[in-house]
Parts: sequence; structure tokens; C-alpha cells
Amino acid sequence: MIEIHNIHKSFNGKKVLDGVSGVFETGKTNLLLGASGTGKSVLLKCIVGLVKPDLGSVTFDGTYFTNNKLDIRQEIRRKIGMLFQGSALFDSMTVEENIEFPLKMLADMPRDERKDRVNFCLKRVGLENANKKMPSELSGGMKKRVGIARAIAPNCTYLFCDEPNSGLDPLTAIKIDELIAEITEEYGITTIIVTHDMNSVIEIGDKIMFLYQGKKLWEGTNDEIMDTDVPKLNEFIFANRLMRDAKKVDDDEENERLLQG
Ligand SMILES: Nc1ncnc2c1ncn2[C@@H]1O[C@H](COP(=O)(O)OP(=O)(O)OP(=O)(O)O)[C@@H](O)[C@H]1O
Repeated sequence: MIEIHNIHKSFNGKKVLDGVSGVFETGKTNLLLGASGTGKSVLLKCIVGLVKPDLGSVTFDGTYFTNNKLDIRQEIRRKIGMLFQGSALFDSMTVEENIEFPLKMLADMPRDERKDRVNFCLKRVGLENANKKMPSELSGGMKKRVGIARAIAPNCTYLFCDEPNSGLDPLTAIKIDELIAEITEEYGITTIIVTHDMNSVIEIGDKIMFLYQGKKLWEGTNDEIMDTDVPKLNEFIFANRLMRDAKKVDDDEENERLLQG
């Protein structure tokens, strides 16, 4: 479980995060949702320690992270897997070398064990036998899968994904979302995903935190989000015509049920 308390961050006098608190649960996909520029990525960076909050704290499974001693922060960092926007694979390395990279950097693992772990992770993301391919030979969805394999290779306890399905067609996007959700549940990982995609919310939103202008305006589950009465969240959800139509069908069915007693 990851807990954040009263996170504030400004850049050049401009407030980007304004006292955000919350809990991200273990074995769940926790979504950071909001429009462009609301501070989702900055919050993610504050949590993993890439940006230092001006105020506030982050705790990983009860261990205080922000401003703690370097060795304790490094110990927590070793347990973090990151899936970056655009996958961020090393273009000059094969798929296998990309996945092996964090194992060489972070874990003191013999070569044979490393190879086994690479093969296990490749199989888990559905890319067995892609070991020798170069990133340039892969589709966008395959690159994301390699990115996921690389993130989970060191047996991460925490997984952070920055817009994991951006740039993918809707079907591939759902497959990537599902893969992340399955891995999260299977290995009991605490996963935080930055997104503005309502499909992801509906498909895999175990827990959702909605940010608006640097503040947390709402939190809840994908079952609860369609019935929210927070105006800014409603505006965000129903900006999309498909979502408006889905809501209308739900409401019509509910009215029908009520009329029939
Ligand atoms: N290093 C930085 N220096 C100055 N301003 C920054 C920095 N990082 C982020 N910002 C600003 O903070 C605000 C929030 O940015 P952030 O990237 O967190 O938004 P976001 O909600 O993730 O948006 P998007 O969905 O478009 O990625 C933006 O106005 C951005 O310009």
C-alpha cells in the first residue's frame, strides 16, 4: 500500500499540486485520472522520488520515503517498476537485453537465472521467442509488452505506469490495460496508472483518484464513477458522446424498472 499525505508542489511560483492525500491499495490498479495539465504526472514523479514535493510525505507499506535516509529510499526504489510513456526501450539493445538491463543494475543475479527470468517475463506478457528482436521491429503494443516485462523483471512490489495505452488502437489498448490489471492481481503489486482514458477507468479502475487543477476532487471505484455528483468529474466523464449514450441507456433501464414497480 502506498500512502500520500498533503502533497504540495509549485514550479516557478505556479501551484501544480495543492495538498493531495490518498491511499493506493495493494493488488489493485489505482488510477490517477484528470484532464491534461492537472498534475497527474507530477504527482506520480513525487511518489517515485523523481520530483521532490515542497510539502507532504509518501509512505510505502509503512516505510516513510520522502526525506528519509538515502539507503532506505534506494531500498524502496529497487522495488519500483516503471512503464514509461512511449515505452522508453533502448533502441540499440535487443528485447532480451532491454529486460535484462534492470536485473543487471538492481539485482545480484547469476547469468543463467537472469536468462530464466527474462524468458519467464517474456512469456508472461505473451512475447515468448521475441528475445532477439530489436525494438524497431516491434509494433506499439509489443513495445508496451516489452516495457511491462522490463518493469516487472526485478519482481517489483510497486508498478507505475504513465499513460500505458497512449498511441495504441482501442483493442490493443484494452489488452495492455488487462495485462497490467492481471499482473497486478496475480503478483499482489500496488499499481498506479496515470490516465485520461475513460475506457481504462471502466475496464480496470479498481480505485480512481480524480485530480482537477492540482487538487483531489473525488475518489472511488469504476462502479461508483458513473453516478458521481461532482460537476467537474461529470464534465470530464461525459465530454465523450459514447459515455453520454451509455449513461442514458443505464438511466432508461433504471426508469423502466422503477415504473414496473
Ligand atoms: N519540471 C517542470 N517545470 C515547470 N513546470 C512543470 C514541470 N513539470 C510539470 N510542469 C507543469 O505542471 C503542470 C502539470 O503537469 P503534468 O505533466 O503533471 O500534467 P498531467 O496532468 O500529467 O497532463 P497530461 O495528461 O497532459 O500529461 C503543467 O502545467 C506543466 O507545465
